[in-house]
Amino acid sequence: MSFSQRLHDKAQPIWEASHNHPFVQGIGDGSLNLEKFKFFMKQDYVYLIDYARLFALASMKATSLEHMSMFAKMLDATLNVEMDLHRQYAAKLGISNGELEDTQPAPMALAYSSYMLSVSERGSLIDLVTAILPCAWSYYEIGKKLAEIPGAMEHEFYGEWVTMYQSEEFGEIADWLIKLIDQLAEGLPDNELTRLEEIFLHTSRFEYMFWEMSYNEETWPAHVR
Ligand SMILES: Cc1ncc(CO)c(N)n1
Repeated sequence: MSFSQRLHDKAQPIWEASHNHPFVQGIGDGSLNLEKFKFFMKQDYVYLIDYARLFALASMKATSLEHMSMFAKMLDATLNVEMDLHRQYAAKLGISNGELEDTQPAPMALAYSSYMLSVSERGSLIDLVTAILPCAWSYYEIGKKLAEIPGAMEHEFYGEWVTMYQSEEFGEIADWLIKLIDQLAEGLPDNELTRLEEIFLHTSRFEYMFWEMSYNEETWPAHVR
């Protein structure tokens, strides 16, 4: 079994919980309260700023020009394609780019980004790839599953979100990271693979908590904001 398959199997119950989360199901069937989606898009925007930084760090840690260049492409795709979707949604909702950028990260969003940055700054390239893989891979899986729901991609508001994350372009990022992690894991001892597995499970759990945070619009208590 490949290391990526081992990771996927181990994290499956967590990913299943994310897919079945009412926030995700609400995007698929169009029933999600728009205020919750607005909260999510603002939090996700600031999350993506740090996520993009991780691709820049990955390019720095990469040892081949081919990998450096691929991470640079992912940096560009995150900053100028994926975040553009957020800016378009925000504009429709009367939220300016400045407001998006000034969003105060909610506790769980800050914890997730800080965990990924900490693991990635301290570790090697495979630590970083392991930490960021659930982000791209689970969203691609969720996008493809939601796209199977009749009308999900045509929904007047959530259709663009589903269309984006089920797209081949988005899936190429996940597919390339999956191939890379299997390359980087070649020959590593099992105790090292088990250590990396825990990182993958942590960011898979954070993915679930990001849906939970968005559904409950969790922010800092008013008196400590
Ligand atoms: C929280 C989160 N996870 C994954 C993705 C996919 O890029 C995203 N946009 N936001």
